[in-house]
Amino acid sequence: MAPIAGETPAPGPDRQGSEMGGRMKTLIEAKHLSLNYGSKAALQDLSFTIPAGRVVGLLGHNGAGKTTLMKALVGLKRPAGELTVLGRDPHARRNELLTELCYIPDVAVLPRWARVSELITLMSGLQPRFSADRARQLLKRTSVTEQDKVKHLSKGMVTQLHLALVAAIDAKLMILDEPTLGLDVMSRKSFYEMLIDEWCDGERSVLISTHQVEEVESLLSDVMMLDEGRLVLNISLEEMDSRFVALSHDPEAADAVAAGHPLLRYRLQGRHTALFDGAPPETISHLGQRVRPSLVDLFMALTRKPEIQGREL
Ligand SMILES: Nc1ncnc2c1ncn2[C@@H]1O[C@H](COP(=O)(O)OP(=O)(O)OP(=O)(O)O)[C@@H](O)[C@H]1O
Repeated sequence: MAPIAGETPAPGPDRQGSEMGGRMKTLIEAKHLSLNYGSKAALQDLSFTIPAGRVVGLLGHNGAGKTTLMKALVGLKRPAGELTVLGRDPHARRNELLTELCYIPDVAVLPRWARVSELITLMSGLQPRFSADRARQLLKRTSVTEQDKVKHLSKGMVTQLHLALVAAIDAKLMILDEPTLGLDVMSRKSFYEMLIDEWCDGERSVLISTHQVEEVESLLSDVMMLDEGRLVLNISLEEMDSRFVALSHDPEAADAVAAGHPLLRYRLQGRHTALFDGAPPETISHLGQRVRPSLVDLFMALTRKPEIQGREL
């Protein structure tokens, strides 16, 4: 599918990387990134920037390339193209980069034998920007205590502990690969609350990959959508609201609306709805009511297989 938003960031000071005190505030700059696993193209010509102070959702179906992109950003994979993370080539200067970047991979594990207090000591020795006091303060938001052993904690508690340890690092960028996988709704909610309340300060940026599209919509400032290794949308939520329009209409208008080539036709609260990139054509805009498309609607529209797009309801 052809990218519907340019692969270069949309205009606007934030997407271009603002300048403050003479220093560019772009945290990630990627130009034409591509990466293959054998004959499989996992990333295909991605270009984007992530400025300071953003909470960016990385969305995509299974196998879309999210983990591969995150691994490239933290220097674990070396894609073709140009990539700068916090001013460095992440692969060549990985150790240095990791002092300013927090990363929780999708298969993150904490040593099961360890006590929480021992992990705090370990982190203090390993990570120069880690604050043990800050970690203890963050743990107070959770039901985990310093005396607990990791092996006695539930999955949700381990994830909270992991975030408390990582958020106690005074970094500029946090990369989270499906951090709430396997957690119940309450644990997911408290994870994101802690992240936003305790770590995001308007200068730091977070990149989160997730399949919980509905849940993260209210947290995000920006969204990047990957489809089979391609960046099909890179947009702020504000721009999304002004650019995409959905038209809710009576069933009798279905044929006329379909002739206006919507991106997606679906049902919203039982009503026939059609999603357009931009204003619906004038010839049909009177046939229904404009409604705000959700991120999920947009995600469905842009990442569905072409053969089922525009399918009859
Ligand atoms: N080590 C590997 N060797 C070969 N192919 C791989 C490897 N890792 C990933 N792939 C393939 O690359 C593509 C992208 O995988 P990736 O794990 O980045 O996707 P993802 O979006 O993170 O998926 P998920 O949501 O399921 O975690 C997939 O087709 C996957 O099968």
